[in-house]
Amino acid sequence: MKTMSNTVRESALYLLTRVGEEGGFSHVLVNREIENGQFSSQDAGLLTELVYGTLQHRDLLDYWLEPFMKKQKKITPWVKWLLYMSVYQMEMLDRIPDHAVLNEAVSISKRKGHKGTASFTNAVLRSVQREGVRSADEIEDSAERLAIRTSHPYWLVNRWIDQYGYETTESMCMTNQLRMPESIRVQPLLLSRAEAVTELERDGFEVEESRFSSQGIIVHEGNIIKHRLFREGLVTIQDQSSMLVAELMNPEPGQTVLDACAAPGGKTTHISEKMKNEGTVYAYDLHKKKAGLIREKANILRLTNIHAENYDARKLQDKHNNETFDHVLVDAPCSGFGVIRSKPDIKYSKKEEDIYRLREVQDHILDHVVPLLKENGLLVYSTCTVDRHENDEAVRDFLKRHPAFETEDFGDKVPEDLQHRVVSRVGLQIFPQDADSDGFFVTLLRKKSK
Ligand SMILES: C[S@@+](CC[C@H](N)C(=O)[O-])C[C@H]1O[C@@H](n2cnc3c(N)ncnc32)[C@H](O)[C@@H]1O
Repeated sequence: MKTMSNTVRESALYLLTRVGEEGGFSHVLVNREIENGQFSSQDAGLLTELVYGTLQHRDLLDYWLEPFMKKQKKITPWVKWLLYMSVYQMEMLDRIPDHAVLNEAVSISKRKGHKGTASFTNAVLRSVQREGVRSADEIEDSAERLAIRTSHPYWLVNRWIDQYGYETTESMCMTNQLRMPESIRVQPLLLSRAEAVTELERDGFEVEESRFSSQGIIVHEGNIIKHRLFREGLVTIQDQSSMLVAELMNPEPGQTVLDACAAPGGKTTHISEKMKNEGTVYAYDLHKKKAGLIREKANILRLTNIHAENYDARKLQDKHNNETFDHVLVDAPCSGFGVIRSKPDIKYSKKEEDIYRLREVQDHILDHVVPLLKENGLLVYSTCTVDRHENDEAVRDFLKRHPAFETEDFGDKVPEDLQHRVVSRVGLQIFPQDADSDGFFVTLLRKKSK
């Protein structure tokens, strides 16, 4: 008989196989499945836990399972993911008894495969239950041990150790395995942060004011998507570190601002709010569909000073005259290693060569928007990654190519406990372990007057 928990596990297995084998985005697919699946909030919680947890620990689960699967020459992808998901529950979740995990895995195997699949699943999981899993402590090489323990690619762990040292890397990898509380931004033209906090607390939410932005709130407990404040466009979901961008740019009402890589519009709308919905924010993104997302977000938040369009940031000189903008934001396409906590699939999909390919795009975009900025204007460069090549090195090289620019000192404008993360005046590198936020890089480049 098919039970509800079977349905949740089958959905989780379907999503894991899709993300793991075909490269889908976990956060998009999980949200869509929950919206379409009519799950209770408890089942939605289990589905999220199973997908994110299994993905986050994929390499460790594989290391644990390897001795038990040695004899099997070829394993069908969904069977492999079913075993990962089952061992994840047996070894890492306390609340589900092993026999329940085992029974459900065997019944899914029977339904999706055949008798042989079911007996293979049964045999592997019973052996895991009987013998226990091996410890990653046996791995001699410290980088490899850290990579397996925290399921990060070996090359990435080595790269981070070279760039930031072992301790910072270890702390980053461990933090990437932990769930992060969501943060939201209040639309200040419609509601004050104090009012939002009062209403959320009244409705049983556990919240905390963000140190990154006077509009930010951290949601420790409670589902914001179902709350009136979110549904009525009075708050929007945004990572705290991303809120620093508009805070540091600090645009004024009536100014003209360019957001060159803007979708889905998190920072565009924050900039517009800072400008009190006066003046214009020109928001571009390469993809037409994505430009639509910016308009959607602006509508939801009732912001009307945003002009969103699909356009290649490397061609914006065809569209705008030189020295048009008071401020320019390049929130560049990047490798995204700062957001592994909320998007674990990034660990497995991005390759080292992507970093170099993306850096070329970042340089092109930066070089191209430079003439569009007015004298004394600010160019804000940010990425949601942790990598020197895309961050501080990119800024150093930019300054060499563009002597008309200098970095602006903004150390005193970031939370006190993060000030030591300013990389020798080149920019601020936030690591995921620093605050309840994504890893992020931001810098301010001032165009000097001639
Ligand atoms: C980090 S995301 C931007 C996030 C956005 N600023 C926000 O806060 O919501 C980078 C964006 O750059 C876009 N992009 C990539 N190459 C581009 C290009 N050549 N011109 C314009 N946009 C580009 C991507 O489609 C992606 O949406």
